[in-house]
Amino acid sequence: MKYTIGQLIQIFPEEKMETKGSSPCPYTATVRRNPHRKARATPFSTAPVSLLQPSASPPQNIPSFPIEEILSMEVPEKKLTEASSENLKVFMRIRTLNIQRETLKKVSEMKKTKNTWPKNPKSTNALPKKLKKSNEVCVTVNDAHSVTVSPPQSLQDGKRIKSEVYQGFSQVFSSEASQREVYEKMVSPLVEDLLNGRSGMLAALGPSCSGKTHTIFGCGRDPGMVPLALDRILSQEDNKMQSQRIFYLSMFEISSEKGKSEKIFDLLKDGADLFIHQSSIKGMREAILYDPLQAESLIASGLLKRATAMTNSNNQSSRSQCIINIRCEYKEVNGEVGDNSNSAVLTIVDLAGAEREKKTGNQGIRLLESNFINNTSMVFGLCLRSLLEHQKNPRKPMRKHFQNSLVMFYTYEIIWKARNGWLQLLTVRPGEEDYLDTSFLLRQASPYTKIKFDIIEEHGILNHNKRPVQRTPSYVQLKRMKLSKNEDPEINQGSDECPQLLNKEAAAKGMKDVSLTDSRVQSEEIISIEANVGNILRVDQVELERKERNHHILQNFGKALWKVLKEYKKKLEVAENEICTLRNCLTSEKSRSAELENQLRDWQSNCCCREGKKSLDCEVAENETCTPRDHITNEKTRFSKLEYELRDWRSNCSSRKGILSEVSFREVDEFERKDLEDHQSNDYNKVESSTGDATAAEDQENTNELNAESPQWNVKEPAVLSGSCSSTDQEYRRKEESFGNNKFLNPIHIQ
Ligand SMILES: Nc1ncnc2c1ncn2[C@@H]1O[C@H](COP(=O)(O)OP(=O)(O)OP(=O)(O)O)[C@@H](O)[C@H]1O
Repeated sequence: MKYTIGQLIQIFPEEKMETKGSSPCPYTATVRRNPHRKARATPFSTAPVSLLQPSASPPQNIPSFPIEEILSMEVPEKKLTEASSENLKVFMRIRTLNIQRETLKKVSEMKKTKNTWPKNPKSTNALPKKLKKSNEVCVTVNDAHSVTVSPPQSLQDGKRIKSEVYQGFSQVFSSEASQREVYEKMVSPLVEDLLNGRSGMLAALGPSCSGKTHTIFGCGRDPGMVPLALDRILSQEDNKMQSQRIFYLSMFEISSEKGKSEKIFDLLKDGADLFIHQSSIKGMREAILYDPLQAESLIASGLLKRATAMTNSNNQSSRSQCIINIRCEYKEVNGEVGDNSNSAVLTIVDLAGAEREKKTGNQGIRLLESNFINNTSMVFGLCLRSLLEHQKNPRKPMRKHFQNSLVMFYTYEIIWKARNGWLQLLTVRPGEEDYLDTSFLLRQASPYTKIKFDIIEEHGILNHNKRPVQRTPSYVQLKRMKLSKNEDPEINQGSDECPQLLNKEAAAKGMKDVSLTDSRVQSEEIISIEANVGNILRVDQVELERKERNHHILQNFGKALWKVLKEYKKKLEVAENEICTLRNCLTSEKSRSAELENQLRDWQSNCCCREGKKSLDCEVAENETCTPRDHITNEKTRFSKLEYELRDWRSNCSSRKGILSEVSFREVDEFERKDLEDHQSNDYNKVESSTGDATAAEDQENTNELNAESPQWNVKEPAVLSGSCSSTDQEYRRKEESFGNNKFLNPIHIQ
């Protein structure tokens, strides 16, 4: 099947656009051999639009959602984490072994010489033997934060007990550590906190005769934590600061009453029984502190009143829990002392040491005391354990153990007040015979290092809010305070008696005489206040609630943000998956298009090969089996060849154009005819052959071109003109037509 250019252009109109310079043929009939086809999509665009949409922007250019960056932003969370990482600080002090020996020796000597109580022949006889035997220590310091407790040889042989390592202590003080060193590392930060308006608490726990009282109070030559703290607090006070704040001291003990109940005894001044009402101590007195010496004398007098007794393990064993409060209060602008809202308290608790009946040899009332002491130690341990358990599982009750002992009931509020300023001191005896006590204490207390304040605090306050303790409103308490100041006649009497009493007591103990000036003596007064502690705690509670609220708001905000980020992350993952799918699609489409291109190239090369061998007409005939696209390609090639020939012919004829533009075509015909006559040539075919078909075709083309360039020229249909033409003209036209047919162009005649 043969196709003319016009036919092919009609069949593939989109291809027609590519054949630039070829004018449409308005005079040929449009024969649509095949139904109109849509333009075939280019290989790259064959993929569905929806799929190809994202490929508009390369996937690698899509910036990833900065989730890491957002999550790494630590605005309030970092602060919370830092605060929550604050653990209970547990210190450990090992007392000197030699002192222990000396103490035990002293006790045994005293019992031999004096008719001292208790008389327990078994235990007294046993002591000297043990003293001779034991030279080993059961506790060795590994580093500043850990110790190893090794069982004595006798226990190792029989029971297969192994050494235990306890670590995580804030600081381990060896038996060589001095009081000053302990103070600097342990109590000094608390004192500085107090001076800066923050509360704190130190509690000493350990078996009897392990050095708790010694560490807390010390002795005249070797002052302990309390005297050193008071010295720091009061000696550093310059005049300016003194005029701004006042320090108060309160000291009381909690002991057993015939082994049945607990009683609170005020150790300041004349001493009086106190009682706890709604977590506040009624009738407790506070002494205003002026200088270290006066403070020391107050402490000394308080210690003299403290319940102590001689046991087989300690010649002056504490029989009560002693609590000391050093309170700092800021004065108001007008010089008056304000309420307790701006006061800070440093609480120091010296617990009585747990005892073993075997060692102490206690009997009767001492045994009852011993039971009370051991019970308090046990409750103390249980309270700390409950904090730990509550921290792990908030459903577990926290407060119940705190109600089993008065000292713990009192310290419960102080714990929340002191919060991060709560230090726990463990004192141990290093002797071989003390292995069981030491091991028991460390096993019980070493988990305390994991207690975190903020977690407990949060839950503690929440629980507290569920069942709020009924308290007296602060303004009522203030009123009571004022009334008690003015009305209590005991205060004034007491203030007069106090220095004499102190001097007497100090003289009796061989301590340094307290030389107080008269003015100081007069001004020294011990103020009775009601519900003092409760009032302080209430104000702190409000502040805590406010902080807790802020904390919750921030926490909720953080949670919401976290949720949003999670959602975004999910969306991002979905989008990334989609991108991956699209990438795969794109790759497959590219490979497919490459295949198609290769195929096309193969076809084209096949066609070109054939084209070289055969003529154009034959090629069309032979390529019937080819696709219409191949036909177009072939036709394009042919057409370009023809165009090239035409361009050559035009360039040859360009010189003639000037002449032809001036004269009419009829004149040209006549001129040619005359020329023919002059050469007496009748055979037109001969003339044509001599001049060549090409010349005639060139002339014709030239004429056509001129005609196209000059639209005013008349162009008529050959059918209309055929009648009026001469025979020579007709022949000439026939030649032109034959030339036109050769070129696949429609004949155009010029009149
Ligand atoms: N580190 C030490 N340096 C010098 N002496 C010490 C040390 N530790 C304790 N002592 C002495 O040991 C004796 C007993 O100490 P202390 O009374 O402090 O023990 P305790 O743990 O308070 O006992 P308890 O619980 O029975 O009251 C005291 O005479 C004390 O002076």
